[in-house]
Amino acid sequence: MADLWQNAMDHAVSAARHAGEVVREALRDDRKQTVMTKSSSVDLVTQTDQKVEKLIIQSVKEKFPTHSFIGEESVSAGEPLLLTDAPTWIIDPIDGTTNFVHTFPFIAVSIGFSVNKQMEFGVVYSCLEDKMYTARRGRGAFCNGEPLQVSHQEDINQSIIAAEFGSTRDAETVDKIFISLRRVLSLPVHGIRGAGTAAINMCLVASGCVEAYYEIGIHVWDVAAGSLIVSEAGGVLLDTDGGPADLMSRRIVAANRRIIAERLVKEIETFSPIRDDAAPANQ
Ligand SMILES: O=P([O-])([O-])O[C@@H]1[C@@H](O)[C@H](O)[C@@H](O)[C@H](O)[C@@H]1O
Ligand SMILES: [Mg+2]
Ligand SMILES: [Mg+2]
Repeated sequence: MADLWQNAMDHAVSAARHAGEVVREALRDDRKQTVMTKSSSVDLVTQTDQKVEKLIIQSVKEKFPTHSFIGEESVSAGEPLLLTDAPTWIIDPIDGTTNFVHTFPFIAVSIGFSVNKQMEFGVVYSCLEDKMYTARRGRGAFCNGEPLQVSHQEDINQSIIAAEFGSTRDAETVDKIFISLRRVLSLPVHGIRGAGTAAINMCLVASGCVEAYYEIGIHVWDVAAGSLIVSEAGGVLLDTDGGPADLMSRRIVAANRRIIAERLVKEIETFSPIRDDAAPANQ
């Protein structure tokens, strides 16, 4: 059964590539995108997010009619967010919708695939860079076919950390985000960066460009594919509370080394958004 999921992974790669064409075409189109909002006035969605997700799910259903789905925009439209043991495609059609709306050039299509709640493969296509990141459990991580390896750095003071601000703007959450940023920056680290997409941030960890990425408030579709790409590139994943990573907890630390992840955790003012597996529909 060595190649049990290879067909599915090949399909994910071609679906992500096709989705990327649709995204690039939408960016070339002169007509303005209609921008709608979801959980907050800065949590954006466009018709292109919805169109891309439908295209991916439709194409998968034709080839793998028994498989299950967790798709960001389907959940937003009321579909259940349920991770079972079934083969499940976990889809973020556009990771970096705010970037997409503003033409900030980091936009990803993220497709993870889990069986028995374990990630089997992850595909992240950075559409504007034309970089196809892939990982298959136990078989390494790649970018455009070239093997990926995390950074060897073990000193957080010599590191770049990726972080994001998320899309919650209540004062308490914003304060916690800034407390963490201030602590991390003053360690000191060489720098703090953020691509505006969780998936690409994780691929940057896998590529060795940044030592670690952390965020609180992400959803399972933001990190499912990226988590496997990081671990297959030799990295480690933790929850921001220092426990084992849990794709439903909405908290992630992805790092090159355990020592870096654990040092980072000490500086993060962690908090607990409503878990993905406890959230009502239409979040
Ligand atoms: O909504 P979307 O563009 O798919 O995904 C986004 C993430 O990738 C980003 O890193 C995070 O800060 C945002 O809160 C949002 O979740
Ligand atoms: Mg996303
Ligand atoms: Mg998205």
